[in-house]
Amino acid sequence: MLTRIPERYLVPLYRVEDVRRREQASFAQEGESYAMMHRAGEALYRHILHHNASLKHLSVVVGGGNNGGDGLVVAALAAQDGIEVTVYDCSSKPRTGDAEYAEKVAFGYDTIQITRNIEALNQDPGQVVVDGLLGIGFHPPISEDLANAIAAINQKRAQGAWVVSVDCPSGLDVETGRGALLVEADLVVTFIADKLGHYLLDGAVACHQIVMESLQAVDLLNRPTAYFLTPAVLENYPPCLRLPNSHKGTYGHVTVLGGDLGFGGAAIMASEAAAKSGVGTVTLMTQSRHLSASLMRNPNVMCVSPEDIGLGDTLRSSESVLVIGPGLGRTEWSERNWQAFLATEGPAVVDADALYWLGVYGQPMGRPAVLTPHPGEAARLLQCSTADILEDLVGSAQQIATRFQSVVILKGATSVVVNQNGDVVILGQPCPALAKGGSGDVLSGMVGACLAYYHEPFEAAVIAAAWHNMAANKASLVIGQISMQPYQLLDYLE
Ligand SMILES: NC(=O)C1=CN([C@@H]2O[C@H](COP(=O)(O)OP(=O)(O)OC[C@H]3O[C@@H](n4cnc5c(N)ncnc54)[C@H](O)[C@@H]3O)[C@@H](O)[C@H]2O)[C@H](O)CC1
Ligand SMILES: [K+]
Repeated sequence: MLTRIPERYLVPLYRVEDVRRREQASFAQEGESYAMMHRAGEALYRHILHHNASLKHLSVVVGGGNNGGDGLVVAALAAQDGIEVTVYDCSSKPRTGDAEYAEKVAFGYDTIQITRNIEALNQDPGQVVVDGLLGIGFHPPISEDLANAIAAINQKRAQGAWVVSVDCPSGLDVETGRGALLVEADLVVTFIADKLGHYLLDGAVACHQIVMESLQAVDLLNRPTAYFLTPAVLENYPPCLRLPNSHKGTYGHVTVLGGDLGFGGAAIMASEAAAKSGVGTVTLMTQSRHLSASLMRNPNVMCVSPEDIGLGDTLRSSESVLVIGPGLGRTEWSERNWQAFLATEGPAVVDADALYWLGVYGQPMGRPAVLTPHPGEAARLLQCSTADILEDLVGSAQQIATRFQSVVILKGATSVVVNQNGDVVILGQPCPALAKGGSGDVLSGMVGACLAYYHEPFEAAVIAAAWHNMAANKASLVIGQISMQPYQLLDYLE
């Protein structure tokens, strides 16, 4: 999948149906199912004690399903150790199966306080809350009483409590990563396998830390739906790794084509991003009236207008990477440049309004390429709504990759990078400082530089997108989430 990045840096992620299949296979092999629930409770309790060595009081909020069953096992284990436990029972109907058995065990301890009044959580002396309301059996939309319980847990956390979620933050749709109202979890102890939704959209924001406990589940060796890239790997893979005995030719050439009237900054930022990512040489092709601004800002970037020199003449070799789109616009000038692009060969990064023209012209890329849509641009490429894209980020990115025969970076709080072979890498930590115009322009230039250096589009896309996110998170810590400008992340690439 990735040729340079070792697999140990990749966390395998699965869909709910795969987790359920492994769960069922394990029950069949073991001849019973409660043992696994008990192991889930034990694992949770171990993590709770690890983070709270002098635990005196535990608040356990439980729903009516097996997620609540896991929570009840924890309640019983804590009671056994003499810890004061209050169980907030939010079930709406009698428990069945393993959860019913866990209830019988837990409620057998007369030291466990049981209440159905979730409003009382506020006054609870405990500062550690177990969120066992909803797990992988949750199907949105959420009922009003469970929404109240989630709000109560979040309020308790806002007052300083430490919250551990059983399997997933309640209210999270672990398939899509969406959650209209969900628990914010200091720690998520997830079972059997890591789920996709923990790393996407609202899930990526709500899960502050995740640990996986496999519970000795049978491994059916099914292919993970995706992998999450841990940022530590990036130390070894900078955008363009500097080699002692090297020259500018070692690092390749990038041409950025864009910057129609009114959008000059986008193409200037993309070219600056390519240059600061360490590529050997950069050319900017933009509207003539933007040339002096670029020369003033980045004299190391060669610049020219496409009216003066043809695109084919600036792409100095087939190794040259063309980044098309930042500020390209949708005018006659823009379309002329899109057509000039189609007449060239060689690796390309297609971003912003070039994705609009790609949708209009509609043909597969026919060259090594990376497309960098945000969900709105992805929706236009697939002729669906943005809501459809958010319902299935991985599937949507894969559809675009297949239709246009290219690598795709579907951008978001975390980004989904896919290739035509079905490989999927999710990466990044949410960085609200990037929710500004210009972030995408910077990314496209970085992808161009990485493509020029690493050559392989999937690897280049993963490395560029991961560095873009990591550098932005570093920069925003120093500069601030509000005032940080996207191009400032370029000073944090090493
Ligand atoms: N041995 C085992 O069974 C193990 C289970 N594990 C844990 O089980 C959950 C999955 O359990 P399941 O019973 O299938 O579902 P949940 O508890 O997540 O939810 C079902 C529960 O929630 C109610 N519900 C569903 N949607 C809504 C909604 N929109 N609004 C309100 N209520 C809703 C539904 O009616 C049920 O009462 C898994 O996550 C693990 O935590 C472990 O894997 C160990 C082995
Ligand atoms: K939960």
